Amino acid sequence: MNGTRQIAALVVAAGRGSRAGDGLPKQYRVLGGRPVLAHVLDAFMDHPAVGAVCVVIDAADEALFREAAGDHAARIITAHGGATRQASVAAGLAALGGSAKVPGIVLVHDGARPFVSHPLIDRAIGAIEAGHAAAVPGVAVTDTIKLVDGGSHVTETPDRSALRAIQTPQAFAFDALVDAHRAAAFAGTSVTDDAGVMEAAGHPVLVFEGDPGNIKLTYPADFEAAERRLGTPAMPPALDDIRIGQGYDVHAFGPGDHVMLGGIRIPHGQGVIAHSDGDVVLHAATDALLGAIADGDIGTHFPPSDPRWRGAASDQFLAHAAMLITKRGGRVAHLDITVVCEAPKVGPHRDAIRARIGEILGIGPDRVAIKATTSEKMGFTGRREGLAALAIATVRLPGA
Ligand SMILES: Nc1ccn([C@@H]2O[C@H](COP(=O)(O)OP(=O)(O)OP(=O)(O)O)[C@@H](O)[C@H]2O)c(=O)n1
Ligand SMILES: C[C@](O)(CO)[C@H](O)COP(=O)(O)O
Repeated sequence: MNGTRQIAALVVAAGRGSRAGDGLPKQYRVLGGRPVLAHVLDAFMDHPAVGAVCVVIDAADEALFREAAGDHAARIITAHGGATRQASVAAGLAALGGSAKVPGIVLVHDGARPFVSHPLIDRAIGAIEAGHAAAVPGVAVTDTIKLVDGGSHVTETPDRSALRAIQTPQAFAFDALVDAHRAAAFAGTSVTDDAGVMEAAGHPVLVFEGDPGNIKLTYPADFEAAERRLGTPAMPPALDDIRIGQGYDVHAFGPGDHVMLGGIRIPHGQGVIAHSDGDVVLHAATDALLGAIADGDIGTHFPPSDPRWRGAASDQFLAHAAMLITKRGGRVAHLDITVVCEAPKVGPHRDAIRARIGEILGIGPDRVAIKATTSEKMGFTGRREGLAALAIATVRLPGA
């Protein structure tokens, strides 16, 4: 490959993975000891012809994304996704279009396809460099495909030899795809892949040889198959090593107009004095998780002396601790948190905090308890000098 056009990868990872069952959105679940998205990012970040990578994420998943991207994060352009895959791709195209070096070629890839390989990426790029405006990988189908009507009666049996199951990465001339997406949005055209967007705009789409191993993780069984492929033992060990961890954090009030509690911004007449965003709930919860796996404390992993954590959103600290547990094959069973302060009132925000912590950890809010108390006007919390939080975590690890 000796083209001169900048090549960008656009990875869509803003979906909720509802068909994959409970837990974190599928692109952040652990596969072979690492988040699914980390496998995808390695493939594109390590490819010598790919000059830029844009990942489209859900606004609520910033912490999970940073955890999955690891050292790659600083070199990745991010955008926030929309309600559909198509809207998420459009958001990524807008981000790439506004970047310092607008690409000539874009490879759109699902964040849920972790087995994308360099030969497949080479074929995608090669097709566009050969002069096509749109090229997508396809594999022959092995089942007979039928068209059915609303009553599930067969209306047609297409010739199987002409059918292809289409995968990603789908490769396009950047400007042509941007225009086609704009036209589709204007016309209200809704399709399930970007080839469809180009087809609607009248572009021919080339199908090149896909890779049967390049599966899209969609259902729980896909994860089991993917783990088997990576050699993970079929029967996971029982999670019967039950650990309890505790955490405590305190911050003094200072100038400001809100406090962060459990990832929720709560209006208040004061802020807190802190290196990060000073979220005592998330800090105590993070320490409780780290305590349960006896892996240091929040300061060990995120030293206050490191300028990267100045003003940082604390959800990434909790996501990191949760990932350490997941990497050990474990699971957070429960978090019980108590906030101590005279004000602000925590009760009205309890459910939002439980939901947000559940979202960060990939567990239901029924596994997160938030309690609050004053200290009866005694001590530093009673004098309204600051606020504190205590957390107890129950963690299940694989038995020895
Ligand atoms: N609004 C959306 C919907 C999907 N995607 C991404 O598009 C890819 C393919 O979509 P799909 O497998 O359908 O993912 P989900 O929408 O997350 O799954 P589900 O339909 O089961 O909820 C995934 O990487 C997903 O994260 C996206 O970026 N934005
Ligand atoms: C883009 C795609 O992966 C090609 O097969 C597919 O169309 C995505 O569909 P989904 O329902 O959004 O997973």
